[in-house]
Amino acid sequence: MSTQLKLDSQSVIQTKHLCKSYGDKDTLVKALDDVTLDVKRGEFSAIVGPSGSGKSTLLQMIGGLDESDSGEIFLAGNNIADLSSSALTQYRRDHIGFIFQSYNLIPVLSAAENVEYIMLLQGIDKAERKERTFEILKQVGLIGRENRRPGQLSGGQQQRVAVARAMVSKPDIILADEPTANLDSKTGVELLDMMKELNEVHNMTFLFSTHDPKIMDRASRLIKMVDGKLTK
Ligand SMILES: Nc1ncnc2c1ncn2[C@@H]1O[C@H](COP(=O)(O)OP(=O)(O)OP(=O)(O)O)[C@@H](O)[C@H]1O
Repeated sequence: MSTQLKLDSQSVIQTKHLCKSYGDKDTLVKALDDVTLDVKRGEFSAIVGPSGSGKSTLLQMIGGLDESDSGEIFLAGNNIADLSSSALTQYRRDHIGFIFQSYNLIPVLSAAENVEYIMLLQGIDKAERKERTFEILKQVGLIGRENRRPGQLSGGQQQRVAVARAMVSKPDIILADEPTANLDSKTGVELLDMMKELNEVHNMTFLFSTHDPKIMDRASRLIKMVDGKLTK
C-alpha cells in the first residue's frame, strides 16, 4: 500500500474543513469544528489549548485512529478517506509514528524488542532490524539498557523507547499526544530536547500536543485550539 501513496509533497499532512462531534442532540460536543491545517515536512509543531479544546481528537483523526464526520485529511497529497480498512491499517503502520502519554510499550518485550517489533511487521530482514534498532537506541541514549523490559525502566526511559519505536520505521510524521504529561518537568524537557534534536538531524516531522509552557517554548510552531477551532 505504501507505494500507492505519493510522498512528494512539501505538506506532510493537510486537513480540510475537518469536523467531529460526540454525543447526540442534547449532549452534542463539537470536538473539531472546521479545522483546516497544513503541516510541512520537518516541522516541530505543538498543538496547544485548554482541556477539551480538541487536541487529542485532531491527533486521532490525523493518525487514522478514528473517523471524522466530514472534511478531508491528506497525507502528502493523498486523501486517506480513499483507503480501505486494511490499507488504513498499513497507513498507520508505514506512515505514522505514535507516541502516547502512557508510553504503551509491550510489557513482556525488552526495550530493543519493542523497537524492533514494527520492523518485524514490515517484513524487514533480521540484520537490518538489529542494526536500525541499535542505531536508534544509541540516538535516544539507551545503549546498555536495551535488554530491560519497560517495568525495569524509568518513565523517561520508557518514553525514550517509545520515541525510538516511533522513529525507527521512518514514518512521514510522528504524532504525540501529551508525550511529557506523565513525566516530571525536568525529564519532560529533556525528552522534548531529544525529540527536537531528532527532528533537526533527520528532518523528521513532529506534531505533538501539550499543556506545558516549557514544552511549548521548544516548538517551532504553535497551533492554537479553542472549542474545536483553530485560533490565532
Ligand atoms: N469518545 C468521546 N466521547 C464523548 N466525548 C468526547 C470523546 N472524546 C472527546 N470528547 C469530547 O470532545 C472534546 C474534545 O476532547 P479532546 O480530548 O480532543 O480535547 P483535548 O484538548 O485533547 O483535552 P485534554 O487537554 O484534556 O486532553 C471534549 O469536550 C471531550 O469531552
